[in-house]
Amino acid sequence: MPSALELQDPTSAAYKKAKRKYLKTTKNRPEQTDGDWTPFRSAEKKYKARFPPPDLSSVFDIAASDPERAEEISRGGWKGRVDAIDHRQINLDLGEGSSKRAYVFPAIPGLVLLPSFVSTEEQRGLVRWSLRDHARHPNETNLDTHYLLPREGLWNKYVDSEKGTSSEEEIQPRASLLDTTSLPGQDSGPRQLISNEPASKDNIVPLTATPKLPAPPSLSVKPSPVEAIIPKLRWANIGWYYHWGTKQYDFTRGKIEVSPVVSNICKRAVNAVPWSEVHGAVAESNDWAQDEHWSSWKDSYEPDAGIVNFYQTKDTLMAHVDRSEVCSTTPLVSISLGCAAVFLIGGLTRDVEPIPILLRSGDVVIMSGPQCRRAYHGVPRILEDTLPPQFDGRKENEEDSDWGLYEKYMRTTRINVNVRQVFPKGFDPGLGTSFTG
Ligand SMILES: O=C(O)CCC(=O)C(=O)O
Ligand SMILES: [Fe+2]
Repeated sequence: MPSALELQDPTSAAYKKAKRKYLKTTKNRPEQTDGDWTPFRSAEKKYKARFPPPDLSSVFDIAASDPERAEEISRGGWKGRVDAIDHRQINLDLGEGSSKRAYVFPAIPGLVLLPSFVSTEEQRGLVRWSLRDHARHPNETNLDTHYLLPREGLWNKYVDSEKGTSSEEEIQPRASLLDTTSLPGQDSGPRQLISNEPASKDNIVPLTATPKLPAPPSLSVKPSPVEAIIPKLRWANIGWYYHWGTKQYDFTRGKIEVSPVVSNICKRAVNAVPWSEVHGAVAESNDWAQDEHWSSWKDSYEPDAGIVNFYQTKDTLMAHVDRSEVCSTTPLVSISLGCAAVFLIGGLTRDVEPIPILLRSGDVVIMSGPQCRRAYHGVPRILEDTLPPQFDGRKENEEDSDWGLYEKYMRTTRINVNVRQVFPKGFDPGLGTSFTG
């Protein structure tokens, strides 16, 4: 595989080879015009492009001005610009006299970028937590639909099989439990229409009553060795269970407590932001819910749901709005780990031109307030060869010796821990659910 650096150098042999391949594969494609694309779609296409590699000079990259991140940036050669997007610096208050910088963007009031907010130790801890402790029962992952995952968790099984301490059994398809002779064809049933109506206090009871059937397991999945399944891990649920078929939370399944490993970092971030400087300077809109006002977040912010996203370098996340939470202005806290990515965020429709931000390991993004929390956003590109130095090798005194497996996995991975608040603190949705956390 040619490196990202080689592919960015038009004089390299790898670049010329990629160009020949690109010309050959695109030769008979009809000429495309971008006239019909929304501004959001055009931006996605620009950053997704494999050849020629996208120019990142319009991407906001605050690390580009930080000498401490010079080595990190040199890896992969991907670099944006500090002056690419209009921004304003604010100071975070971390208590005990310590402070850090954060950035806000006049184009998207309520968006806050906290670069390198998570320490390098915490980043390694969160990677371990995501894979070893979190992406397993009782938390749901994308793989549960199609595979019968080991009770000890897929990652732990992988580590044991690499260490030679477990037998190399294959992971069985979930469909092997079914009597397939009586199953209708998978595509033949009526499709459930998804209204994807934004959640609110007024419709939460009818939304909860919508039937939420489990997705059918694929019939074409074959038994596979554990190491072949690991790269297919795409998400693991946090807190309230999310039902992808209806794009609604399934409150009938109860709630798993958000791990303090994650919620403490999120609370630290929310408490450090001087919110009056973020939202106080913008004309007050009527879209703020009374009990979700920024002036009360120090007391009222309490995450109860979310997702851990696992991206391989070819994965993307299409433009979307997260609107299944009743809280529509409370902070959503998003932590980036591992490889860097281009993050796009625009407005309430795809017609608003998004701003591109380069997110690197340890960066935190907060989406808050009526103009940002329900803005379209997505991740069109994970940047190859960008694993930063803090993930290299095993650290002295590290709790166990298996870091090498995490490092190997992270070379081609970005993890995003995306944490939300569904209900205002103290709000009783009247669901009569049992709490399992
Ligand atoms: O990966 C990211 O930075 C964003 C993820 C996201 O938007 C989501 O999980 O809803
Ligand atoms: Fe999102």
